[in-house]
Formats: sequence, structure tokens, C-alpha cells
Amino acid sequence: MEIGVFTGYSLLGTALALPDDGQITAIDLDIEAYETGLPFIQKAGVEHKINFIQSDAFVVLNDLINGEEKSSFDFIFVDAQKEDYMKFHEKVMELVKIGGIIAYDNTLWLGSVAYKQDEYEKHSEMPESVWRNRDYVIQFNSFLASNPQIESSLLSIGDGLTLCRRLY
Ligand SMILES: C[S@@+](CC[C@H](N)C(=O)[O-])C[C@H]1O[C@@H](n2cnc3c(N)ncnc32)[C@H](O)[C@@H]1O
Repeated sequence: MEIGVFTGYSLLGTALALPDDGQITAIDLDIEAYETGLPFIQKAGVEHKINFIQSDAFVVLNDLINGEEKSSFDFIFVDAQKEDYMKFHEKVMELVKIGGIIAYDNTLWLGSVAYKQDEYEKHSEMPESVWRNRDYVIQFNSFLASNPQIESSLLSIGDGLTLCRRLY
């Protein structure tokens, strides 16, 4: 599953990595962005692996949880609003298999998670919006690191990618 698709750049990467009968549930509110990238997905010959749903992801997640889909996903990539990551975690933990992986993008938040709160002046190149959400990302990272239900690792690639394995 992918939550937050935009034009499908990361979705295309996942679809290419999957075997021919692999399936991805891809959710985004913005169908125009998805349709902009769709010709590239088609050209790569992987459209048949993707079930795109235009919706608020929480609606789809609740439907899947109330249906027959609990503990059925191998891999869930979350790349939507950072302030919603905690709420997403609660939902996706119900949907991923025991032993399955949840990946969260942008967990280094442009490196701002490593700065001290009083260093804002020193890093004035950071947009105010990044600085504003920094505390939230720090709290989320701490929550994951101390959560006994998962084993996790924050990879310092791109803007930071946290991989979590569901243990129980
Ligand atoms: C950073 S972009 C995704 C980028 C994409 N994963 C990639 O790496 O190529 C975030 C996307 O999340 C979508 N989004 C944000 N909140 C959402 C929600 N609650 N439900 C569905 N989509 C959401 C936005 O519409 C936006 O397209």
C-alpha cells in the first residue's frame, strides 16, 4: 500500500520492484497529480499492479479495517501529511502483517530534527513551515523508537526513511 502518491514517482519504483502478480493499493486525494504521472507508469508496463483510490486515506483505511483486510499487507509506505503520521500509525498497524514493514518518509525533516530548538536563528534558511512541524516529527520518531510493538530503523537516505517491522 502507498498512502500519498502525488505523481507516482515512488509508486512507480515500488511497482517495478514487485513481481508481475504483485498488487499495490495506492491512495491520494489528488487524482490530477496521479494522472500526470500515469503515462510513465503505463510506459513502464506496471499499471496492472496498481489499484489507485482517490480518497482521504483515513476513509479507505477504516473501510479496510472493517472489512476482511486486517493483517494482510506486506508493505505500507506512508508519505502524506506529517502531522497525521501518529494517526496513520494506529491504522496501518492493524493492516500490516506480523513481520511486515511500514515505511515513513521524511523522518529527518530536512535535517531539522537534529537542530536545537534555540538554533532557529542559525538555520533561518529553513522555511518557517519546516521549523513549525519539526517538534511533531521529533515526537513521532521518539514514539517509534520506544514502541515495543515494532522494531525500527531510521535510514539517513533522502529526507530520512524509517522502516518499522511489526513484531506482534
Ligand atoms: C509528498 S506527496 C507524495 C509523494 C510520493 N509518495 C513520491 O515520493 O513520489 C504527499 C501526497 O499526500 C497526499 N495526501 C496528504 N494527505 C492525504 C490524505 N489524508 N489522504 C490521501 N492523500 C493525502 C497529497 O495529496 C500529496 O499528493
